[in-house]
Amino acid sequence: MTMKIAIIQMDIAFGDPEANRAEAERKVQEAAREKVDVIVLPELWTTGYDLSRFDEIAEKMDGPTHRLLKELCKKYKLAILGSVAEVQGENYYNTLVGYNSEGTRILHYRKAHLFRLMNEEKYLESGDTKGNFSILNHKAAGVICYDIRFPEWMRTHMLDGSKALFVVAEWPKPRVDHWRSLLISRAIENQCFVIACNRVGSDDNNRFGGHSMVIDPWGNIVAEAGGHEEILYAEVDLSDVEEIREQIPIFQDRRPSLYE
Ligand SMILES: O=C(O)CCC(=O)C(=O)O
Repeated sequence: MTMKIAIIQMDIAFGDPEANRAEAERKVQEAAREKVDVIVLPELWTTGYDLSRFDEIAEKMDGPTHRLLKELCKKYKLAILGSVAEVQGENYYNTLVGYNSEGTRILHYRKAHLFRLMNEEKYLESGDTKGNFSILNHKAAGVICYDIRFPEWMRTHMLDGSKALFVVAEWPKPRVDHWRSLLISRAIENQCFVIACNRVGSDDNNRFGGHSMVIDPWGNIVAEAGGHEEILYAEVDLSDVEEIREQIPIFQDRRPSLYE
């Protein structure tokens, strides 16, 4: 029941999807040599925060990035998750997608909480559906960056028995302490694995903090990256979740009627 994960903590060329796709393809090839089951790429890994050019660089759900992801998943027999710039009609979204080892899309989640500090709300529409999905026959959920500051949103994802929370981010370096504490808290309070990929490098306005992490349902750090480019590997046993949920049965003990 173990799942072998590779988190690709990469720098992102601003507004240059072709360069980012080429770099990600090289890194996926490298990670695939380690026989991983799942690869996680950062938030907006094809474009960075070049929001004012989304009319040129955002893609439909059958665009070149999606075709590449499907091809890589099938070629290396693994799943890949990561968020990309999506256009649908006249609207733009920050969308977390996942494909399985057959190249089938398993996840389509539009960032629900747009981050004003980076002007997301000026350019993007927010999503309003959850990021629950199934990976290797396990229930899981995927969310994007700022979403982790909303524990009530994370909790709604965990009520179906999900065992892992995937997070993709472009989290700035000055608040990397928040990133670490929030991720650990989300793991403890939901008794789930947290698998979180942040980018590194910088754009004109921000430096990004790295520290991608894998955290177990007890809140222990299984693996943590530093502040530079790297591929972080970890192997987790999702059945650990059941043991901890039996030991301290928070999902049975919740009293939702008090929380409204
Ligand atoms: O909440 C934060 O401090 C960072 C959030 C963020 O950078 C984002 O959502 O893109």
